[in-house]
Amino acid sequence: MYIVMATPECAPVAKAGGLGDFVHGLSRELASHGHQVDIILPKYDCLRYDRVQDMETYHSDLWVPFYDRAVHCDVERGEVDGLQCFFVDAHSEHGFFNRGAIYGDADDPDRFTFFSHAILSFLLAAGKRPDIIHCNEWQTGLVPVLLFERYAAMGLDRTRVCYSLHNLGHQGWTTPHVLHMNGLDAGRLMVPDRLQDPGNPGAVNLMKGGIVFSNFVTTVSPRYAWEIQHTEQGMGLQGVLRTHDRKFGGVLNGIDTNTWNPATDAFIPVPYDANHLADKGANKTALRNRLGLVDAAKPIVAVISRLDRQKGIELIRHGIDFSLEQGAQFVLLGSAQDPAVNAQFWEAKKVLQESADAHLELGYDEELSHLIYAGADMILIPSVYEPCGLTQMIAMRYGCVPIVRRVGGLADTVFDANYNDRPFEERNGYVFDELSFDGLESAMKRAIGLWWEYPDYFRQLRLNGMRMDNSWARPAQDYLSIYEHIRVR
Ligand SMILES: Nc1ncnc2c1ncn2[C@@H]1O[C@H](COP(=O)(O)OP(=O)(O)O[C@H]2O[C@H](CO)[C@@H](O)[C@H](O)[C@H]2O)[C@@H](O)[C@H]1O
Repeated sequence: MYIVMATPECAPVAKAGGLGDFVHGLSRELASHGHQVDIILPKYDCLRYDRVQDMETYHSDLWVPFYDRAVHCDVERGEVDGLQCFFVDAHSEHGFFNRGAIYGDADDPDRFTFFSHAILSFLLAAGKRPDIIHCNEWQTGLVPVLLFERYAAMGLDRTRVCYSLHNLGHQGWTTPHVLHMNGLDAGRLMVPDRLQDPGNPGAVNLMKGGIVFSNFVTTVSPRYAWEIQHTEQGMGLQGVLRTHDRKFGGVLNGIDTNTWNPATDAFIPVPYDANHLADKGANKTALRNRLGLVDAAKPIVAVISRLDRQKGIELIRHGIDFSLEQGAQFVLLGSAQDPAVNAQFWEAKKVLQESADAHLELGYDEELSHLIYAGADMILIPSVYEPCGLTQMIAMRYGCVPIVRRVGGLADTVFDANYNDRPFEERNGYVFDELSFDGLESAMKRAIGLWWEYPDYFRQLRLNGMRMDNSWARPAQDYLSIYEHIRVR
């Protein structure tokens, strides 16, 4: 099968969070089964060019419609971890992809609907006729709309769209100008059963457009699929998702087990696996040395996260104090887009400046994240909502025990050590329900207490997590079944 991944992110070249991992991991698994996978993403100025091999111009005469004119683009081809990637380089006066960051500008709806349009123009012009375009997030929500409204009639009539929702907190709310910009008929599309936002009749909702016009819609865990249809986690799209229930389902994400493998990880000083768990200790020492923490007989609690409201910022901050109170050390690697949240964490960092037991690293650092997974004993994920969550799965692979709130994909992957009807070998972490300091403390206390008092039992929990299969093997089969189900034969 020929599959095109339409995406604003792909690890490790353009990654702001879990979407980058999703595209990279799923694509590699699909390609390993012999399918042709092309990834199309913007040619950002902030791409990790050092991770792209053999970049060369592939198509130099692409003209993408933009209001009543067209913008000239080049498409470069390069390889990322053996995956074929196409990078759209737009030569417009807006510098759409030259902003020093992937997201965060007021004109993001213009930037990414332009990108969506460029994907279809490129496929058409380059004679590519994929069976499936797999779109992701609101940034590519306009692809199925443009395909249905315009590009099917121009030659892409055999292409079908699978659309994945990774986070309903960002739906691409904007004004109808993006429809004019892309040559679409606002009169036809700004109606309740098409792109009109359910809560604001004057607004375009790009994610809703993606849901309505795609052949199949997925989200990244079964539990989140239920939550967004039946609770306020749908953030206004509950009704739309229920209407389209017959083409909607949850597929639990996997992780790329080559990238995230403590036995072969080039970013950690001492490799280890479940049979050599004692070697994890040397990585703990290396982590302490790197971050200036004292080397003492204490557990390390870690957070690796985008510092977004979604992730439970207040509980993360409380987790710092509570870890120290319980005699543990605390390490945070976090990046905040919101200046207020950023300032809050810089303040906390200043307060902890002299501490030999806590370190906050503010920013994005892929290499350091590997060392933290390898060196820490526990990872804290107190999310307000969590579509899937990859950090708990990565942490478990590194023998780091997750402490999570029971929401979304966290509920589907972490099973409490004490309160669970599963057999012991399937229990792998600590879970709490209530979004409160008490809720958080109840789980942290049990986890840290176990580390201090029952080290053998704690070791067993680590091993249970390390032995779980969270690879892409099964989810990739689920996606292939979906592609088979919708493709034109
Ligand atoms: N400061 C930092 N430095 C280095 N690395 C960092 C980092 N902060 C985060 N990371 C890394 O980014 C990834 C985060 O993955 P998540 O799935 O937890 O989050 P995210 O909310 O971005 O993704 C959204 O999409 C994914 C994919 O579908 C869903 O799992 C998730 O629930 C949804 O919110 C992990 O690989 C983590 O190691």
